Amino acid sequence: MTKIAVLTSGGDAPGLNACIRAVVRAGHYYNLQVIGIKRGFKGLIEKEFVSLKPRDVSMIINRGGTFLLSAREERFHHYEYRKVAVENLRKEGIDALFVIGGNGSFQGANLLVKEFDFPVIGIPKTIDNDTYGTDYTIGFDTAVNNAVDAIDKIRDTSVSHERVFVVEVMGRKSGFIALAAGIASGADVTLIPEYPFPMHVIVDSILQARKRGKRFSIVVVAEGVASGKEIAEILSEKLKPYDFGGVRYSVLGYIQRGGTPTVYDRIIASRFGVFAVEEYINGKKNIMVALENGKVVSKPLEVSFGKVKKPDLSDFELNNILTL
Ligand SMILES: Nc1ncnc2c1ncn2[C@@H]1O[C@H](COP(=O)(O)OP(=O)(O)O)[C@@H](O)[C@H]1O
Ligand SMILES: O=P(O)(O)OC[C@H]1O[C@](O)(COP(=O)(O)O)[C@@H](O)[C@@H]1O
Ligand SMILES: [Mg+2]
Repeated sequence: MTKIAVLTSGGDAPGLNACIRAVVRAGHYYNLQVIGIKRGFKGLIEKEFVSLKPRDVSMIINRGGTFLLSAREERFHHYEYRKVAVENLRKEGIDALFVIGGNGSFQGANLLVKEFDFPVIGIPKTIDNDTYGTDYTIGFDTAVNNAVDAIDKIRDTSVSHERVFVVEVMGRKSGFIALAAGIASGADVTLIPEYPFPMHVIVDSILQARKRGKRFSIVVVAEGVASGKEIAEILSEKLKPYDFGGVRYSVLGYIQRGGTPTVYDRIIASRFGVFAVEEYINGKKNIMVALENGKVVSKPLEVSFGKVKKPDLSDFELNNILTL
């Protein structure tokens, strides 16, 4: 009987459980044995393998996090540990490894193909949505919804005290969350690492808005640009001459990454998981599944490397129009 293994790697993202469930159930539907690997590549090195049957993934579609646990594992950067990982997979009789991960995990997985000819299938997840080659990664929709929920609440204080609020959202290298949250929450200014602009432009936007009669301002900043604290301090200094209600900041942090996955994330995670298994059944390997123009497709895993996925510039401009 063919045996597949599944793991989650890198930062957790809402919808991972729904995806594991889909891989396990589709695997059994197509008469495959399914093994779960705990703690991502760490569990691969330490052989933390568990058998997964359809009933083992009951009651998890609605849960955030990953019941298989996740990790960032430094040792996987070294050949000797990747060798141990593949030996463990082969000893267990595993025929293919399904990696639910981001761009980093895909690079690690691809080395198993290159160095040991071990078949892998990548399923893209990350709240950052920055994996090249797919329009969408599991977890992004929930993260943006979480951020917007929080900004809606912050706006109450911002309006009541006529204050400037800086809200720091996640995205170490990427502005997808910031941009989407900025549009959906009506932020005055959105700062993202992909399209930087100088501080005086931000100050100007706030001043112009006040001139137009707007008495509060929300600035959304991706953590990859600067911390909310830093931006708030600079704004505080620059806006001193004006009679504003002060500048405050909030760091949304990990609340963005947790909690119940949205319907969209559950459905995409389910589609990705089932499609990944079906592609494998049909003889494909060393691929990633991806969303492209609303359709789930597969492409070579390597497509995701070496290129940076950038937010649409038109979305960035849209935000400027909407702040009028
Ligand atoms: N270039 C690489 N070579 C080997 N393993 C890697 C590489 N990049 C990442 N990994 C492995 O994948 C794990 C997750 O990567 P990371 O970039 O943190 O998350 P994500 O997959 O979500 O982007 C790392 O902790 C490491 O074990
Ligand atoms: O969990 P950590 O190590 O603090 O990582 C924080 C980073 O992880 C993320 O939440 C998501 O990263 P990945 O999904 O690529 O692993 C980033 O937005 C954030 O910068
Ligand atoms: Mg990443």
